[in-house]
Amino acid sequence: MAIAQTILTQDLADEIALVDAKPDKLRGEMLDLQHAAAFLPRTKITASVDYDVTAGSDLCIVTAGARQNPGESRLNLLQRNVALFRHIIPPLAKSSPDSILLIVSNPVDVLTYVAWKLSGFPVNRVLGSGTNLDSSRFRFLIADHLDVNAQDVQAFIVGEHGDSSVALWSSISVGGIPVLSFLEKQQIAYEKQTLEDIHQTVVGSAYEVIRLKGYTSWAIGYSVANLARTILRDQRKIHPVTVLARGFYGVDGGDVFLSLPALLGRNGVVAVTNVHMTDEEAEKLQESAKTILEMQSQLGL
Ligand SMILES: NC(=O)C1=CN([C@@H]2O[C@H](COP(=O)(O)OP(=O)(O)OC[C@H]3O[C@@H](n4cnc5c(N)ncnc54)[C@H](O)[C@@H]3O)[C@@H](O)[C@H]2O)C=CC1
Ligand SMILES: CC(=O)C(=O)O
Repeated sequence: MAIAQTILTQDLADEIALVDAKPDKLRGEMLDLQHAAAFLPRTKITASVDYDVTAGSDLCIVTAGARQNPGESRLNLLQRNVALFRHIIPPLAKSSPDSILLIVSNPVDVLTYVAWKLSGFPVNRVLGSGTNLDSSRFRFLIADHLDVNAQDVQAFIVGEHGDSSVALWSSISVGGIPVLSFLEKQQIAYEKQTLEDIHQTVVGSAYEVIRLKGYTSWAIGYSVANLARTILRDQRKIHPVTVLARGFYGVDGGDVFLSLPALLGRNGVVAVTNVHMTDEEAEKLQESAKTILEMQSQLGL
């Protein structure tokens, strides 16, 4: 609902169709959004437990499924949410055979692979929200540390949207200035531990919010609306999102999906981009890929 409401307020769609398994909750959410019509751009809002309501969609955003209990890892949700995806993805893909599938449910990387398999869509039309959110958390923390605007911080978290994610310190820049080489040139001391602590705070972010308020919502709402804008408006912007990563940065061993900076547009994933990565960062990415592949191999898809 946070994603739907952010898309509405940002005037990104002519029509939004909501689907859920609980008809009363669904109708309640639909009416509550419709009642804001006088304050919003004109958007048709429909809802049904039947996937026919989504027919002919340009973009299908999948958020259904179990969420983490406090302290629970995302990967722990896998079996429950794969079972749901077997019911959700085939009718969704059948109703909108030309759409782009954007997966948000967790564990998002493995479920993006599952959605790709179950939909039969070409790989450019199936992606996951991945570390677009983690990278925003990362940029917020760096910006806070340096007391600058997060929009001026270019920084990527890649790999799993989860505990094995990788922070690409070597490519961070602020206002176009590479941060680490800037600090080194100015002989400003920085502790490797400070950098590690910032990454660990990113990894712990969702756990902390879930412990405090039970779930995460606003940041993922903005993160996915940001992806929807790039896709629906063909903005060809680069986002760290879950894509098929086989063959990039030494990732091999199978069809693994994880986050890499990718150029997005109206056709979905246009290209995976070539960012600078040190050998150590690439090794950590390959380790992250192994973690995801291990989970995928248990699925028999
Ligand atoms: N990738 C990311 O960064 C984020 C992912 N998530 C994930 O999104 C998922 C949903 O989280 P919340 O919205 O907080 O949970 P929620 O419990 O508020 O919503 C889940 C919805 O899925 C619906 N649902 C269950 N089975 C269904 C089915 N077969 N067909 C249609 N709808 C069905 C439920 O009725 C419920 O309304 C979780 O897996 C969570 O971990 C949440 C936040 C961020
Ligand atoms: C729940 C989740 O995956 C997040 O907020 O990062």
